[in-house]
Amino acid sequence: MCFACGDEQANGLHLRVFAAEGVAVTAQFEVAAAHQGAPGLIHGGLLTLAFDEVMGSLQWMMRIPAVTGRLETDFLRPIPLGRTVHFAARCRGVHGRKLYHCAEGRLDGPDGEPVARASALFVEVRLDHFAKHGRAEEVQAVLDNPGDHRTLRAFEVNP
Ligand SMILES: CCCCCCCC(=O)SCCNC(=O)CCNC(=O)[C@H](O)C(C)(C)COP(=O)(O)OP(=O)(O)OC[C@H]1O[C@@H](n2cnc3c(N)ncnc32)[C@H](O)[C@@H]1OP(=O)(O)O
Repeated sequence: MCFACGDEQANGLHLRVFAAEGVAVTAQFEVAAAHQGAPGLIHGGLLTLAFDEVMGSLQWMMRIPAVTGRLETDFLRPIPLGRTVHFAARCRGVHGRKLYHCAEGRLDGPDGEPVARASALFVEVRLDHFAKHGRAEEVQAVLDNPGDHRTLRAFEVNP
């Protein structure tokens, strides 16, 4: 039940991620009232969360389990509630266990005004990273129904 992409999260971001050309994805995020920071504006931390999720999705395409080691966001323009942020993210390169990603967000359309940029270092981990560090009941739920999790993370191509 991921806060960024899970349907069951009432106030979550409900992000949908799509495969793009090359090692790249796109996604959209409708900024709801629950995502407010300053009056009428998105909370910057939630925008960073969206970048984390979108760039993190690249690992499913690359089939490399990885976690966020470092994430930097440039907030270029204020983003009002009720608008949609369109994201595009891609892998810039891989060095050993380190995956270097970058992303940008544009307002109301893929060619809209650029409102934010981010770059991140993800670090490849063994799958037992999640089993070892996660709370037992959630880990067990995934182990009991691995197919559900895989389906959730499948990409829609040319929807
Ligand atoms: C679809 C799914 C979407 C998911 C999106 C959300 C993803 C997330 O938010 S994951 C949750 C947040 N992240 C975490 O919890 C990670 C917590 N941190 C860790 O577990 C560890 O620090 C971990 C795994 C990143 C690295 O630890 P470890 O495996 O011991 O590797 P370590 O040897 O320290 O580092 C490996 C390399 O990465 C580099 N590195 C690690 N962290 C950083 C960092 N913060 N900045 C720069 N470089 C770093 C190291 O310098 C090293 O480089 P080199 O190979 O050149 O020596």
